[in-house]
Formats: sequence, structure tokens, C-alpha cells
Amino acid sequence: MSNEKMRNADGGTGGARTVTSLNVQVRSVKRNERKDKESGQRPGERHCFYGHCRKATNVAVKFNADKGRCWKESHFEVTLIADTGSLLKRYTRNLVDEGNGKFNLIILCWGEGHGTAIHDHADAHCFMKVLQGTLTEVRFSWPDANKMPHNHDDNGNDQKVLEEMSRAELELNEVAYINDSIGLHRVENLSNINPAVSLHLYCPPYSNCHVFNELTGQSTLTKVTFWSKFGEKRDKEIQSSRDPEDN
Ligand SMILES: N[C@@H](CS(=O)O)C(=O)O
Ligand SMILES: [Fe+2]
Repeated sequence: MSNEKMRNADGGTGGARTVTSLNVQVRSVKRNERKDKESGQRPGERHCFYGHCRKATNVAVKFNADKGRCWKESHFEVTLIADTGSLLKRYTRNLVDEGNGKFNLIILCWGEGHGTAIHDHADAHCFMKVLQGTLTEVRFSWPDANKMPHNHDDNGNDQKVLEEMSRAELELNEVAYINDSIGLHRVENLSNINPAVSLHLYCPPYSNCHVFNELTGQSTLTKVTFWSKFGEKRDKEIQSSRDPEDN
């Protein structure tokens, strides 16, 4: 985990609703590219991402989606309308930019105790940076009936559970990276008193992923949804559909 995680010198937040400072650099891209080649994933695709906040609520992201040659710059107004308070039962996913179809930039707002189910990332690269609070990331191996540790259910029956690979606390300004070749994960805000906010970049964007039952390894395909898009709250009906955070 620590190899994929790095601290940034500056950055910070001005509260749950507005991003006031952001500086993300992912220096492990080369290593991840190599991994991808080894695992045969997405041949020919290379991705690299960094963001820099020029002034409050403006985030510029340079994103390379074309083999390291052509840099595309976009500017985003990042206004968090999401409420991280206890009235919402689960974290909210707020789409900031669709990157012309190349990536999704999303801000996640986590109330106290909010967390995801164990999930994959639909073969996408996932970068995340903590903008406020602390998040805990637990990584799991993909289910493999031959390797999964055994446990006993309430009736004493033998069952195979997902294997935990690592557990890490991601603190303010820390950055993490995961893709499906690394494994599955669950992310949680374990604090009882503090909300958390994180910035996520998914490349390519995806609209479905799998959630996994920790006790059996069984997976379910799940649609991912947004609580808000471009600063506008989405319909209640859309928000209430099943999300990866539903267990
Ligand atoms: N990948 C999750 C959030 S995470 O921090 O695991 C999602 O997009 O909802
Ligand atoms: Fe995730």
C-alpha cells in the first residue's frame, strides 16, 4: 500500500463544501503502466494525472490519455453541494467532470461511519486523494476458491471468506491508487465525529462495477450513480438506485 501512497507538501481544505486547495501528483504511473503491461491490461494505454488548484474552487487538471504525448487541460469549478451530514445514510458521489469521455473526476463526501461495500473498479485506473478527514482502505484479494481463508458461519458450516491483503489509513492530502490487477477494496470513514471528503479520478469512466460479499466472495454487478452532477443535485429516483456502497 505504501508504495502507491504518497504525501503532498501542500494542499488542504476549507470545509466540506468547497475545495480550496488541491495538488495531486501521481508519481507511480510508470510502475503502474509496467504492471498493466505485465498483466496484459489495456495494452497501449497510459494514464497520468495531476491536479493543481489555482484559486479557491478552481481546479485545473492536466490529463494525458494518449500515450504520454498530448496533454489536455481543463478547468473545473468544484462546488460541493453534497451534504456529508448524518441525515444521509451513505456517502455521496458527485461528478465534477467527464473528461470528454476519457475519465470521470468525482468528489466523494463521507459522513461519519459511511463506507463502501467491497468492490472492483471495472478495469479502470482509480486515483484518490483525501481532501478532508481520514479514510481507511482495506484491500482484499479476488475470490479464489482454492486460496480463500476458511471461516465458520453461525450454524458452524465451513465457508470461505475474502482474504484481507492490507489495511491503511489515508490522511489529509494522501493519495492512493488501485486497479483490478491489484485487487478489491473497501473504503470507510471510521470517524464517529468527523466527515471526510475525497477526490477520485477514474479512467476510463465506468457505470457498473461488482460488489462482493466478504463472507462468501459472491459478486453482484451494480450500477454506480451520482448524487450530483456538475453542482446540480440529481433526481431522488436516480439517487436511490443501488450503488456500490450498498451491501
Ligand atoms: N470506488 C468507490 C469509492 S472508493 O473510495 O472505493 C466509488 O467510486 O464509489
Ligand atoms: Fe473504490
